[in-house]
Amino acid sequence: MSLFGMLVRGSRTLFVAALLASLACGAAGAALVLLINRALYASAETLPQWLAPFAAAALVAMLAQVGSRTLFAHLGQRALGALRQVIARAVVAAPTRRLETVGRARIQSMLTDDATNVATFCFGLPILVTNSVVILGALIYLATLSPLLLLIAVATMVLGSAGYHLSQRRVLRHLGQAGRSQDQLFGQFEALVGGTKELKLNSGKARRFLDVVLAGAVDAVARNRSRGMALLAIADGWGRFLFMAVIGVALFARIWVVPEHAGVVTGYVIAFLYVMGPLEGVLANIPHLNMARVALGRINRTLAELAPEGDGLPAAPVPARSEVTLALQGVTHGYYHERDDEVFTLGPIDLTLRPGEATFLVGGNGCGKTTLAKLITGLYAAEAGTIRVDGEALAEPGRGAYRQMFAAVFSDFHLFETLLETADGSLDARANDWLRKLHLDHKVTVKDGAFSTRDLSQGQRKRLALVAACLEDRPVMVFDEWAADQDPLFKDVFYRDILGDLKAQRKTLLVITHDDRYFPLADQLIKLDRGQIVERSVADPVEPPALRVAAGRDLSLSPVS
Ligand SMILES: Nc1ncnc2c1ncn2[C@@H]1O[C@H](COP(=O)(O)OP(=O)(O)OP(=O)(O)O)[C@@H](O)[C@H]1O
Repeated sequence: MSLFGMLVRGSRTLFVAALLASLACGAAGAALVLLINRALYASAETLPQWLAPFAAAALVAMLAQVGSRTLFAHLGQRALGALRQVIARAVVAAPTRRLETVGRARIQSMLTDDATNVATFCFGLPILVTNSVVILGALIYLATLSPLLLLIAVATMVLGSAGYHLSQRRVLRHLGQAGRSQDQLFGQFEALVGGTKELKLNSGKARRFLDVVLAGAVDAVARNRSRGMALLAIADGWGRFLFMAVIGVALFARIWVVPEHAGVVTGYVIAFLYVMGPLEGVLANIPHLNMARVALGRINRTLAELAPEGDGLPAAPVPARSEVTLALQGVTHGYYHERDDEVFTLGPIDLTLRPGEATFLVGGNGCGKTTLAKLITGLYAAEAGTIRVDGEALAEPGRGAYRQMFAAVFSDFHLFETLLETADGSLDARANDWLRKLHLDHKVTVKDGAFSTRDLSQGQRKRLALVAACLEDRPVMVFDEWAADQDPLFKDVFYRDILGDLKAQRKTLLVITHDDRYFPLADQLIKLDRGQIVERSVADPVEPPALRVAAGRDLSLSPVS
């Protein structure tokens, strides 16, 4: 993706119109330089003939400027919107593991600061184009006045831009560093918003966070940006100094170089002074151009890191299955922990999940339950082994479609404002039915697919997430410690009624839980320890609630009252 491509994307005609308007504005500006000079030296009789061209050029300059700025502002907004869409789609299509590695802060900073920097450049583009044309026009005019003076002017501009080029690499390095610091700053913003309660309860902690952690992150961004800007300011000052030097040469050339052409020198100085404004416009926009280049470079690199390998969203809707048997054979997944140079390995796992059955996945913190759930749901790719769907081995490129078989409530679930389901006329009724089952009908209603409120307790919000998952009506459902923050009464409703209902609907259920009181309700109980299945029990087919040990040691089960 290039800056130019971002602007032109989907609106070539508009871009050409904006460019033409900028060129017209620049040409009218250059014509004004010529006309002012002609009018200045015109005799009283010839002066009126310059009035109409002057007025016309001024009018064209004004109209073209309004047109080009409006069109480029529109293009800039469109480019910003398109860029954010591209990033959002890449995020949704990216493999979960890559998203976790890239981190939320970098994605946030890409969607906000980086995207805005790219758009800011779009607003500055008409100024760059228009002013460049004015400068070019003025140079042509200077050539007609005196080729020697033009040569001096061009040599000055080359020297001036050499200053920019020399500082460019260091400027880009500082701006790139500022971008990386900005990712860390966004991480601290998240901590600030998410940790307000902890900070309010401990003023010492709040001060250290504000004065050391946050201030450090703010400083790092400011320091790098300031260094970049200071280098640009030096290059800018150098350019301006050379500009004045040229005017000085022209003024004093009257004495040495072209003593007999005082009028030429005056015209030259006036043209040069007129060009000063456009030149400042160009110089002022160069930092934006640099920041946009750095921002777009960061966006491109992050998108490349996120790029899916045939694992994106399925293009077409995936045909629904009513019931599914999943079998994992020798499936593994590892996390490399750089700091300790250690790998946490889950598996190899052999496991079968059947329709109408609830498999409880249990074990201590950090033993790999959520990782296994992410593998089963296709959020993580298996590094080894096979997953079979109704006996058929899953091919890696089919993982996007495979994931569509699942509805899940993870422990770090997100509750969207609306259900995001296709409205079929019965959606609200079905949703309100579930709200009744989950004892939430007195608090929340669903109208036009949207919850009336999400301002609820954590346990109640989790119930809403369960409503959303059940409405998806997928053949496999995963609950990651769903009942952990439910009251004892509702735990009972969940394990007995809701799971019972879903089993009766022939759903394949995976329930991650620490509620040992309800273990005997499982049809299959799997215990993990350090990434390995250490115990496995299955329900007695004659007396379903009781579990018998299928492998390994017996699980300590408390009776269900
Ligand atoms: N995003 C991650 N990056 C690196 N390592 C991770 C990541 N998530 C988990 N791990 C590692 O994998 C191990 C298993 O984590 P997992 O979340 O699967 O455990 P869990 O059994 O679900 O724990 P809990 O009961 O606390 O939710 C952890 O001990 C940790 O070392």
